[in-house]
Amino acid sequence: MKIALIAHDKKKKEIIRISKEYEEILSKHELFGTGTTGTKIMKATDLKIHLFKSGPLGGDQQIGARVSEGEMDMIIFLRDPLTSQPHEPDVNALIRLSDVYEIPLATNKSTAILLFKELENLAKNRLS
Ligand SMILES: O=C(CO)COP(=O)(O)O
Repeated sequence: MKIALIAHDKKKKEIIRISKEYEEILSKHELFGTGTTGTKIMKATDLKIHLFKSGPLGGDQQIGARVSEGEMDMIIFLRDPLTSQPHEPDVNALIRLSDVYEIPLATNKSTAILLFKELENLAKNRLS
């Protein structure tokens, strides 16, 4: 699967923590990320992540374009609901496109973990 990993600044520690925890399953997939999030996860893990631009500089839009082209299967986007973002329209556009194309998108850690567990289940069922 093609999976995008994105987190707002106050959620970066969280996305790094869950990426480490689920590194084994994530390593079996093709990973993408916005610039800063992807770089930080790569520094903290052995995961390889294709980097787009930083979110405020168009990274969310680049991922949205992939969604519209059928080139993204899952998005983990840990949003900070307590801080206003200069690129809020881009954030909303990405979430909207994920709904248009029915791409699973987690906006918080609990949902992200459920999706990662589902990836593990899918991998187990494929082997059995
Ligand atoms: O702002 C973001 C998503 O809207 C994340 O971008 P960065 O990973 O570049 O910080």
